[in-house]
Amino acid sequence: MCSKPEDPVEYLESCLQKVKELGGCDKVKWDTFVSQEKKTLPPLNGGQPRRSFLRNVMPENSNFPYRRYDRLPPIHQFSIESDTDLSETAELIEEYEVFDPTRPRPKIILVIGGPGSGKGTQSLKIAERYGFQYISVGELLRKKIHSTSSNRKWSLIAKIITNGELAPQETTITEIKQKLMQIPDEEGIVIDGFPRDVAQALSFEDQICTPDLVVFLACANQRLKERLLKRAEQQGRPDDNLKATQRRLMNFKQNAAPLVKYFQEKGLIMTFDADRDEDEVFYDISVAVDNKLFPNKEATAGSGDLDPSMMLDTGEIIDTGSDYEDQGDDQLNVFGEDTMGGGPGSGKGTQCEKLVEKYGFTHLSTGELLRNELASESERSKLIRDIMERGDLRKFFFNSAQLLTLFSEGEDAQLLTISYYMLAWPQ
Ligand SMILES: Nc1ncnc2c1ncn2[C@@H]1O[C@H](COP(=O)(O)OP(=O)(O)O)[C@@H](O)[C@H]1O
Repeated sequence: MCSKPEDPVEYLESCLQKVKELGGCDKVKWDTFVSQEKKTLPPLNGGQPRRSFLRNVMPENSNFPYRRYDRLPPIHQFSIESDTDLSETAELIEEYEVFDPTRPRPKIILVIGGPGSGKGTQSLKIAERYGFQYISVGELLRKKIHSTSSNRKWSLIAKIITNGELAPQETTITEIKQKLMQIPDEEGIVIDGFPRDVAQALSFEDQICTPDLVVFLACANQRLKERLLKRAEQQGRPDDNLKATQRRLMNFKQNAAPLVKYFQEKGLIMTFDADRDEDEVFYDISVAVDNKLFPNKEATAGSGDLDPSMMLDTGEIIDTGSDYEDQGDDQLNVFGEDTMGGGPGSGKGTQCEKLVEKYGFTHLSTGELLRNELASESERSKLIRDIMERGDLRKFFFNSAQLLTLFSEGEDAQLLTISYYMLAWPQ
Protein backbone atom coordinates (compact mmCIF):
# COMPACT_ATOMS: atom_id res chain seq x y z
CA MET A 1 0.00 0.00 0.00
CA CYS A 2 1.37 3.38 -0.80
CA SER A 3 0.28 6.87 0.12
CA LYS A 4 1.68 10.05 -1.33
CA PRO A 5 0.20 12.89 0.74
CA GLU A 6 0.65 16.38 -0.62
CA ASP A 7 2.10 17.53 2.72
CA PRO A 8 3.90 14.59 4.42
CA VAL A 9 4.46 16.44 7.76
CA GLU A 10 0.82 17.38 8.03
CA TYR A 11 -0.10 13.82 7.14
CA LEU A 12 2.15 12.37 9.91
CA GLU A 13 0.72 14.81 12.47
CA SER A 14 -2.81 13.80 11.57
CA CYS A 15 -1.90 10.13 11.92
CA LEU A 16 -0.47 10.71 15.42
CA GLN A 17 -3.64 12.57 16.34
CA LYS A 18 -5.67 9.62 15.15
CA VAL A 19 -3.62 7.19 17.28
CA LYS A 20 -4.25 9.40 20.30
CA GLU A 21 -7.97 9.35 19.62
CA LEU A 22 -7.93 5.54 19.40
CA GLY A 23 -6.54 5.34 22.95
CA GLY A 24 -2.80 5.58 22.57
CA CYS A 25 -0.05 3.18 21.41
CA ASP A 26 -1.47 0.25 23.39
CA LYS A 27 -4.69 0.28 21.46
CA VAL A 28 -3.01 0.24 18.08
CA LYS A 29 -2.12 -3.17 16.69
CA TRP A 30 -0.13 -4.09 13.61
CA ASP A 31 -3.18 -4.11 11.36
CA THR A 32 -4.93 -0.95 12.64
CA PHE A 33 -5.54 1.34 9.70
CA VAL A 34 -4.65 4.86 10.50
CA SER A 35 -5.56 7.39 7.89
CA GLN A 36 -7.19 10.72 7.34
CA GLU A 37 -10.98 11.15 7.12
CA LYS A 38 -12.33 9.53 3.98
CA LYS A 39 -13.50 12.24 1.68
CA THR A 40 -16.59 11.53 -0.43
CA LEU A 41 -16.00 11.99 -4.11
CA PRO A 42 -17.72 14.94 -5.75
CA PRO A 43 -20.53 13.83 -8.06
CA LEU A 44 -19.27 13.50 -11.63
CA ASN A 45 -22.24 15.24 -13.20
CA GLY A 46 -22.60 17.94 -10.65
CA GLY A 47 -25.77 16.35 -9.22
CA GLN A 48 -27.73 15.57 -12.40
CA PRO A 49 -29.46 12.20 -12.79
CA ARG A 50 -27.47 9.64 -14.80
CA ARG A 51 -29.75 9.63 -17.86
CA SER A 52 -29.62 13.40 -18.43
CA PHE A 53 -25.93 13.37 -17.68
CA LEU A 54 -25.35 10.86 -20.46
CA ARG A 55 -27.43 12.99 -22.77
CA ASN A 56 -25.14 15.95 -22.03
CA VAL A 57 -21.99 13.96 -22.52
CA MET A 58 -23.00 12.12 -25.71
CA PRO A 59 -22.74 14.24 -28.84
CA GLU A 60 -25.89 14.81 -30.90
CA ASN A 61 -24.12 13.51 -33.99
CA SER A 62 -25.92 10.34 -35.11
CA ASN A 63 -22.65 8.85 -36.34
CA PHE A 64 -21.29 8.75 -32.82
CA PRO A 65 -20.54 5.07 -32.28
CA TYR A 66 -22.22 4.77 -28.91
CA ARG A 67 -25.53 6.34 -29.87
CA ARG A 68 -28.40 4.80 -27.95
CA TYR A 69 -31.34 3.45 -29.98
CA ASP A 70 -34.80 3.85 -28.54
CA ARG A 71 -35.91 0.74 -30.51
CA LEU A 72 -33.62 -1.85 -31.96
CA PRO A 73 -34.15 -2.68 -35.62
CA PRO A 74 -35.91 -6.08 -36.13
CA ILE A 75 -33.77 -9.12 -36.83
CA HIS A 76 -34.67 -10.58 -40.25
CA GLN A 77 -35.19 -14.30 -40.45
CA PHE A 78 -34.53 -16.05 -43.71
CA SER A 79 -37.64 -17.00 -45.61
CA ILE A 80 -38.48 -17.63 -49.24
CA GLU A 81 -39.77 -14.08 -49.43
CA SER A 82 -36.57 -12.50 -48.16
CA ASP A 83 -33.56 -11.88 -50.28
CA THR A 84 -30.05 -10.78 -49.60
CA ASP A 85 -30.20 -7.19 -50.81
CA LEU A 86 -33.77 -6.70 -49.56
CA SER A 87 -34.83 -5.05 -52.82
CA GLU A 88 -37.41 -7.75 -53.36
CA THR A 89 -38.86 -7.25 -49.89
CA ALA A 90 -39.22 -3.57 -50.57
CA GLU A 91 -41.10 -4.34 -53.76
CA LEU A 92 -43.37 -6.77 -52.03
CA ILE A 93 -44.55 -4.30 -49.46
CA GLU A 94 -44.88 -1.47 -51.95
CA GLU A 95 -48.41 -0.88 -53.16
CA TYR A 96 -48.56 0.53 -56.61
CA GLU A 97 -50.92 0.90 -59.52
CA VAL A 98 -49.69 -1.12 -62.46
CA PHE A 99 -51.53 0.92 -65.06
CA ASP A 100 -51.83 4.67 -65.10
CA PRO A 101 -55.56 5.28 -64.38
CA THR A 102 -55.53 8.45 -66.47
CA ARG A 103 -54.60 6.56 -69.65
CA PRO A 104 -56.39 3.81 -71.57
CA ARG A 105 -55.38 0.44 -70.20
CA PRO A 106 -53.76 -2.05 -72.61
CA LYS A 107 -56.00 -4.96 -73.58
CA ILE A 108 -54.95 -8.08 -71.72
CA ILE A 109 -55.22 -11.59 -73.17
CA LEU A 110 -54.25 -14.48 -70.90
CA VAL A 111 -53.33 -17.75 -72.60
CA ILE A 112 -53.64 -20.89 -70.50
CA GLY A 113 -53.36 -24.60 -71.19
CA GLY A 114 -51.38 -27.67 -70.25
CA PRO A 115 -47.62 -27.81 -70.65
CA GLY A 116 -47.04 -28.45 -74.33
CA SER A 117 -50.49 -27.27 -75.38
CA GLY A 118 -48.93 -24.62 -77.60
CA LYS A 119 -49.38 -21.60 -75.33
CA GLY A 120 -46.10 -20.05 -76.41
CA THR A 121 -46.69 -20.58 -80.12
CA GLN A 122 -50.25 -19.27 -80.11
CA SER A 123 -49.45 -16.36 -77.80
CA LEU A 124 -46.68 -15.19 -80.11
CA LYS A 125 -48.97 -15.45 -83.11
CA ILE A 126 -51.66 -13.42 -81.37
CA ALA A 127 -49.11 -10.79 -80.36
CA GLU A 128 -47.83 -10.55 -83.91
CA ARG A 129 -51.24 -10.31 -85.55
CA TYR A 130 -52.60 -7.62 -83.24
CA GLY A 131 -49.35 -5.76 -82.62
CA PHE A 132 -49.48 -6.68 -78.93
CA GLN A 133 -46.59 -7.22 -76.54
CA TYR A 134 -45.84 -10.85 -75.62
CA ILE A 135 -44.93 -11.96 -72.10
CA SER A 136 -44.08 -15.55 -71.19
CA VAL A 137 -44.24 -16.03 -67.43
CA GLY A 138 -42.06 -19.16 -67.60
CA GLU A 139 -39.48 -17.16 -69.55
CA LEU A 140 -39.64 -14.23 -67.09
CA LEU A 141 -38.89 -16.60 -64.24
CA ARG A 142 -36.11 -18.38 -66.13
CA LYS A 143 -34.46 -15.05 -67.02
CA LYS A 144 -34.60 -13.89 -63.43
CA ILE A 145 -33.03 -17.14 -62.28
CA HIS A 146 -30.15 -16.71 -64.70
CA SER A 147 -29.58 -13.07 -63.81
CA THR A 148 -29.59 -13.70 -60.04
CA SER A 149 -27.82 -17.02 -59.89
CA SER A 150 -26.14 -16.33 -56.54
CA ASN A 151 -29.36 -15.23 -54.84
CA ARG A 152 -30.66 -17.79 -52.35
CA LYS A 153 -34.33 -17.15 -53.00
CA TRP A 154 -33.98 -17.53 -56.75
CA SER A 155 -31.81 -20.62 -56.37
CA LEU A 156 -34.70 -22.17 -54.45
CA ILE A 157 -37.18 -21.11 -57.14
CA ALA A 158 -34.91 -22.67 -59.78
CA LYS A 159 -35.15 -25.96 -57.89
CA ILE A 160 -38.92 -25.65 -57.60
CA ILE A 161 -39.28 -25.11 -61.35
CA THR A 162 -36.88 -27.90 -62.24
CA ASN A 163 -39.03 -30.23 -60.13
CA GLY A 164 -42.07 -29.24 -62.15
CA GLU A 165 -43.77 -27.28 -59.37
CA LEU A 166 -45.18 -23.78 -59.57
CA ALA A 167 -43.11 -20.80 -58.52
CA PRO A 168 -44.39 -18.92 -55.43
CA GLN A 169 -47.44 -16.89 -56.28
CA GLU A 170 -46.46 -13.46 -54.96
CA THR A 171 -43.05 -13.63 -56.59
CA THR A 172 -44.64 -14.55 -59.89
CA ILE A 173 -47.17 -11.72 -59.66
CA THR A 174 -44.43 -9.26 -58.72
CA GLU A 175 -42.40 -10.26 -61.77
CA ILE A 176 -45.44 -9.79 -64.01
CA LYS A 177 -46.24 -6.44 -62.42
CA GLN A 178 -42.71 -5.19 -62.93
CA LYS A 179 -42.74 -6.28 -66.54
CA LEU A 180 -46.10 -4.62 -67.19
CA MET A 181 -44.92 -1.38 -65.66
CA GLN A 182 -42.02 -1.31 -68.10
CA ILE A 183 -44.38 -1.32 -71.08
CA PRO A 184 -47.12 1.22 -70.28
CA ASP A 185 -47.64 2.31 -73.89
CA GLU A 186 -48.69 -1.01 -75.38
CA GLU A 187 -52.13 -1.30 -76.92
CA GLY A 188 -52.39 -4.89 -75.81
CA ILE A 189 -50.45 -7.57 -73.97
CA VAL A 190 -50.59 -11.35 -74.34
CA ILE A 191 -49.54 -13.22 -71.21
CA ASP A 192 -48.53 -16.83 -71.77
CA GLY A 193 -48.75 -19.29 -68.88
CA PHE A 194 -50.75 -17.28 -66.41
CA PRO A 195 -52.73 -17.92 -64.29
CA ARG A 196 -52.07 -21.53 -63.32
CA ASP A 197 -54.75 -21.75 -60.64
CA VAL A 198 -57.69 -19.84 -59.21
CA ALA A 199 -55.55 -18.22 -56.52
CA GLN A 200 -53.34 -16.67 -59.19
CA ALA A 201 -56.39 -15.54 -61.13
CA LEU A 202 -57.80 -13.81 -58.04
CA SER A 203 -54.49 -12.23 -57.25
CA PHE A 204 -54.12 -10.92 -60.81
CA GLU A 205 -57.57 -9.35 -60.67
CA ASP A 206 -56.86 -7.89 -57.28
CA GLN A 207 -53.43 -6.48 -58.01
CA ILE A 208 -53.43 -5.85 -61.74
CA CYS A 209 -56.76 -5.91 -63.60
CA THR A 210 -59.55 -8.05 -65.01
CA PRO A 211 -58.31 -9.59 -68.25
CA ASP A 212 -60.19 -8.84 -71.46
CA LEU A 213 -60.01 -12.42 -72.70
CA VAL A 214 -58.72 -15.77 -71.51
CA VAL A 215 -57.74 -18.24 -74.23
CA PHE A 216 -57.73 -21.86 -73.06
CA LEU A 217 -55.92 -24.40 -75.23
CA ALA A 218 -57.48 -27.80 -74.57
CA CYS A 219 -55.35 -30.72 -75.61
CA ALA A 220 -55.39 -34.48 -75.04
CA ASN A 221 -53.02 -35.60 -72.29
CA GLN A 222 -51.31 -38.07 -74.56
CA ARG A 223 -50.63 -35.30 -77.07
CA LEU A 224 -49.21 -33.07 -74.31
CA LYS A 225 -46.82 -35.85 -73.27
CA GLU A 226 -45.68 -36.42 -76.84
CA ARG A 227 -45.05 -32.74 -77.43
CA LEU A 228 -43.11 -32.35 -74.18
CA LEU A 229 -40.88 -35.29 -75.06
CA LYS A 230 -40.19 -33.75 -78.44
CA ARG A 231 -39.46 -30.37 -76.87
CA ALA A 232 -37.07 -32.00 -74.39
CA GLU A 233 -35.08 -33.42 -77.29
CA GLN A 234 -35.05 -30.12 -79.17
CA GLN A 235 -34.57 -27.55 -76.40
CA GLY A 236 -33.08 -29.48 -73.48
CA ARG A 237 -34.95 -27.41 -70.90
CA PRO A 238 -34.13 -28.69 -67.39
CA ASP A 239 -37.82 -28.88 -66.45
CA ASP A 240 -38.66 -31.09 -69.43
CA ASN A 241 -37.28 -34.18 -67.65
CA LEU A 242 -39.67 -37.10 -67.18
CA LYS A 243 -40.40 -36.61 -63.48
CA ALA A 244 -40.96 -32.86 -63.77
CA THR A 245 -43.12 -33.35 -66.83
CA GLN A 246 -45.37 -35.77 -64.97
CA ARG A 247 -45.56 -33.36 -62.06
CA ARG A 248 -46.47 -30.45 -64.33
CA LEU A 249 -49.14 -32.46 -66.10
CA MET A 250 -50.59 -33.48 -62.75
CA ASN A 251 -50.57 -29.92 -61.44
CA PHE A 252 -52.29 -28.79 -64.57
CA LYS A 253 -54.93 -31.48 -64.31
CA GLN A 254 -55.64 -30.56 -60.71
CA ASN A 255 -55.82 -26.82 -61.22
CA ALA A 256 -57.28 -26.37 -64.66
CA ALA A 257 -60.88 -27.43 -64.09
CA PRO A 258 -61.62 -24.93 -61.30
CA LEU A 259 -59.69 -22.27 -63.19
CA VAL A 260 -61.67 -22.72 -66.39
CA LYS A 261 -64.90 -22.74 -64.38
CA TYR A 262 -63.90 -19.53 -62.63
CA PHE A 263 -63.36 -17.68 -65.90
CA GLN A 264 -66.46 -19.24 -67.43
CA GLU A 265 -68.57 -17.79 -64.67
CA LYS A 266 -67.10 -14.41 -65.49
CA GLY A 267 -67.78 -14.90 -69.20
CA LEU A 268 -64.13 -14.28 -70.03
CA ILE A 269 -62.86 -17.60 -71.35
CA MET A 270 -62.83 -19.17 -74.80
CA THR A 271 -61.72 -22.75 -75.21
CA PHE A 272 -60.01 -24.05 -78.33
CA ASP A 273 -59.21 -27.55 -79.41
CA ALA A 274 -55.41 -27.38 -79.43
CA ASP A 275 -55.00 -30.95 -80.58
CA ARG A 276 -54.75 -29.73 -84.16
CA ASP A 277 -52.31 -28.12 -86.49
CA GLU A 278 -51.11 -24.78 -85.06
CA ASP A 279 -52.47 -22.73 -87.98
CA GLU A 280 -55.92 -24.18 -87.58
CA VAL A 281 -55.91 -23.40 -83.88
CA PHE A 282 -54.70 -19.90 -84.59
CA TYR A 283 -57.37 -19.31 -87.17
CA ASP A 284 -60.08 -19.98 -84.60
CA ILE A 285 -58.38 -17.84 -82.00
CA SER A 286 -58.10 -14.93 -84.43
CA VAL A 287 -61.76 -15.03 -85.32
CA ALA A 288 -62.65 -15.09 -81.65
CA VAL A 289 -60.26 -12.25 -80.74
CA ASP A 290 -61.55 -10.14 -83.62
CA ASN A 291 -65.07 -10.52 -82.33
CA LYS A 292 -64.37 -10.08 -78.68
CA LEU A 293 -61.80 -7.28 -78.72
CA PHE A 294 -62.38 -5.56 -82.03
CA PRO A 295 -66.07 -5.96 -82.77
CA ASN A 296 -66.26 -2.76 -84.78
CA LYS A 297 -63.01 -2.71 -86.66
CA GLU A 298 -60.37 -4.66 -88.48
CA ALA A 299 -57.57 -6.19 -86.40
CA THR A 300 -54.74 -3.71 -85.97
CA ALA A 301 -52.11 -5.80 -87.71
CA GLY A 302 -51.97 -8.54 -90.27
CA SER A 303 -55.72 -9.04 -90.53
CA GLY A 304 -55.29 -10.13 -94.09
CA ASP A 305 -53.13 -13.07 -93.05
CA LEU A 306 -55.96 -15.42 -92.19
CA ASP A 307 -56.38 -18.24 -94.59
CA PRO A 308 -60.06 -19.25 -94.68
CA SER A 309 -59.17 -22.65 -96.08
CA MET A 310 -58.00 -23.54 -92.60
CA MET A 311 -61.58 -23.91 -91.57
CA LEU A 312 -62.23 -26.61 -94.11
CA ASP A 313 -60.89 -29.00 -91.55
CA THR A 314 -63.56 -28.04 -89.03
CA GLY A 315 -61.58 -25.99 -86.62
CA GLU A 316 -63.37 -26.30 -83.32
CA ILE A 317 -63.86 -23.78 -80.62
CA ILE A 318 -65.09 -25.88 -77.78
CA ASP A 319 -66.72 -24.98 -74.57
CA THR A 320 -65.64 -27.77 -72.35
CA GLY A 321 -67.43 -26.89 -69.15
CA SER A 322 -65.67 -28.42 -66.18
CA ASP A 323 -65.74 -32.02 -67.36
CA TYR A 324 -62.94 -31.71 -69.82
CA GLU A 325 -60.13 -33.00 -67.63
CA ASP A 326 -59.95 -36.26 -69.43
CA GLN A 327 -58.71 -34.93 -72.67
CA GLY A 328 -57.28 -38.29 -73.47
CA ASP A 329 -59.88 -39.58 -75.91
CA ASP A 330 -60.51 -38.06 -79.26
CA GLN A 331 -64.09 -37.09 -78.62
CA LEU A 332 -64.83 -33.42 -78.53
CA ASN A 333 -67.13 -32.52 -75.72
CA VAL A 334 -69.37 -29.80 -77.02
CA PHE A 335 -71.53 -28.32 -74.36
CA GLY A 336 -74.39 -26.02 -75.02
CA GLU A 337 -73.00 -23.04 -73.16
CA ASP A 338 -72.02 -20.42 -75.63
CA THR A 339 -68.35 -19.53 -75.34
CA MET A 340 -69.05 -16.27 -77.07
CA GLY A 341 -70.93 -15.41 -73.91
CA GLY A 342 -74.15 -15.07 -75.75
CA GLY A 343 -77.46 -16.51 -74.76
CA PRO A 344 -80.60 -16.19 -76.84
CA GLY A 345 -80.78 -12.67 -78.22
CA SER A 346 -77.12 -11.96 -77.51
CA GLY A 347 -76.34 -11.18 -81.11
CA LYS A 348 -74.98 -14.52 -82.27
CA GLY A 349 -76.97 -14.28 -85.48
CA THR A 350 -75.76 -10.76 -86.20
CA GLN A 351 -72.15 -11.70 -85.54
CA CYS A 352 -72.52 -14.75 -87.77
CA GLU A 353 -73.82 -12.59 -90.57
CA LYS A 354 -70.86 -10.24 -90.14
CA LEU A 355 -68.46 -13.16 -90.40
CA VAL A 356 -70.22 -14.37 -93.48
CA GLU A 357 -69.89 -10.92 -95.00
CA LYS A 358 -66.30 -10.35 -93.91
CA TYR A 359 -64.81 -13.69 -94.86
CA GLY A 360 -67.22 -14.87 -97.51
CA PHE A 361 -68.26 -17.81 -95.32
CA THR A 362 -71.39 -19.85 -95.63
CA HIS A 363 -73.71 -19.53 -92.68
CA LEU A 364 -74.86 -22.84 -91.28
CA SER A 365 -77.22 -22.84 -88.36
CA THR A 366 -76.81 -25.80 -86.04
CA GLY A 367 -80.35 -25.31 -84.78
CA GLU A 368 -81.65 -25.59 -88.30
CA LEU A 369 -79.48 -28.59 -89.08
CA LEU A 370 -80.67 -30.38 -86.00
CA ARG A 371 -84.30 -29.53 -86.65
CA ASN A 372 -83.93 -30.92 -90.18
CA GLU A 373 -82.27 -34.00 -88.79
CA LEU A 374 -85.09 -34.51 -86.26
CA ALA A 375 -87.69 -34.13 -88.98
CA SER A 376 -85.99 -36.86 -91.02
CA GLU A 377 -86.83 -39.57 -88.44
CA SER A 378 -83.40 -41.16 -89.02
CA GLU A 379 -81.61 -43.37 -86.46
CA ARG A 380 -79.51 -40.39 -85.49
CA SER A 381 -82.60 -38.24 -85.02
CA LYS A 382 -83.86 -40.72 -82.40
CA LEU A 383 -80.63 -40.37 -80.47
CA ILE A 384 -80.79 -36.58 -80.62
CA ARG A 385 -84.47 -36.52 -79.61
CA ASP A 386 -83.75 -38.81 -76.72
CA ILE A 387 -81.03 -36.54 -75.38
CA MET A 388 -83.16 -33.45 -75.89
CA GLU A 389 -86.11 -35.01 -74.14
CA ARG A 390 -83.98 -35.89 -71.14
CA GLY A 391 -83.26 -32.19 -71.02
CA ASP A 392 -79.58 -32.79 -70.38
CA LEU A 393 -78.53 -30.37 -73.03
CA ARG A 394 -75.35 -29.29 -71.30
CA LYS A 395 -74.02 -32.80 -71.68
CA PHE A 396 -74.77 -33.10 -75.35
CA PHE A 397 -71.81 -34.85 -76.93
CA PHE A 398 -70.89 -34.71 -80.53
CA ASN A 399 -67.89 -36.40 -81.84
CA SER A 400 -66.25 -34.65 -84.71
CA ALA A 401 -67.08 -37.37 -87.23
CA GLN A 402 -70.80 -37.22 -86.39
CA LEU A 403 -70.80 -33.50 -86.70
CA LEU A 404 -69.12 -33.55 -90.04
CA THR A 405 -71.63 -36.00 -91.38
CA LEU A 406 -74.46 -33.92 -90.05
CA PHE A 407 -73.18 -30.78 -91.63
CA SER A 408 -72.08 -32.21 -94.90
CA GLU A 409 -75.42 -33.89 -95.32
CA GLY A 410 -77.20 -30.69 -94.41
CA GLU A 411 -75.24 -28.48 -96.76
CA ASP A 412 -72.76 -29.16 -99.46
CA ALA A 413 -71.27 -25.73 -99.03
CA GLN A 414 -67.80 -25.29 -97.61
CA LEU A 415 -67.75 -26.00 -93.90
CA LEU A 416 -66.30 -22.76 -92.82
CA THR A 417 -67.85 -21.48 -89.67
CA ILE A 418 -69.48 -24.59 -88.37
CA SER A 419 -67.91 -24.80 -84.97
CA TYR A 420 -68.64 -21.20 -84.28
CA TYR A 421 -72.31 -21.64 -84.80
CA MET A 422 -72.36 -25.02 -83.23
CA LEU A 423 -71.86 -23.21 -79.97
CA ALA A 424 -75.09 -21.38 -80.50
CA TRP A 425 -76.84 -24.67 -79.89
CA PRO A 426 -78.77 -25.76 -77.88
CA GLN A 427 -80.68 -22.55 -77.27
N1 LIG B 1 -48.00 -18.57 -63.64
C1 LIG B 1 -47.01 -19.29 -63.11
N2 LIG B 1 -46.98 -19.48 -61.76
C2 LIG B 1 -46.03 -20.20 -61.20
N3 LIG B 1 -45.04 -20.80 -61.90
C3 LIG B 1 -45.03 -20.66 -63.23
C4 LIG B 1 -46.00 -19.89 -63.91
N4 LIG B 1 -45.72 -19.91 -65.23
C5 LIG B 1 -44.63 -20.66 -65.38
N5 LIG B 1 -44.20 -21.12 -64.18
C6 LIG B 1 -43.06 -21.98 -63.92
O1 LIG B 1 -42.26 -22.08 -65.10
C7 LIG B 1 -42.30 -23.41 -65.64
C8 LIG B 1 -42.26 -23.34 -67.16
O2 LIG B 1 -43.39 -22.66 -67.66
P1 LIG B 1 -43.60 -22.49 -69.24
O3 LIG B 1 -42.36 -21.94 -69.85
O4 LIG B 1 -44.85 -21.73 -69.42
O5 LIG B 1 -43.72 -23.95 -69.79
P2 LIG B 1 -44.96 -24.91 -69.80
O6 LIG B 1 -45.98 -24.30 -70.66
O7 LIG B 1 -44.38 -26.14 -70.41
O8 LIG B 1 -45.40 -25.07 -68.38
C9 LIG B 1 -43.56 -24.02 -65.03
O9 LIG B 1 -43.52 -25.43 -64.98
C10 LIG B 1 -43.57 -23.40 -63.65
O10 LIG B 1 -42.65 -24.02 -62.79
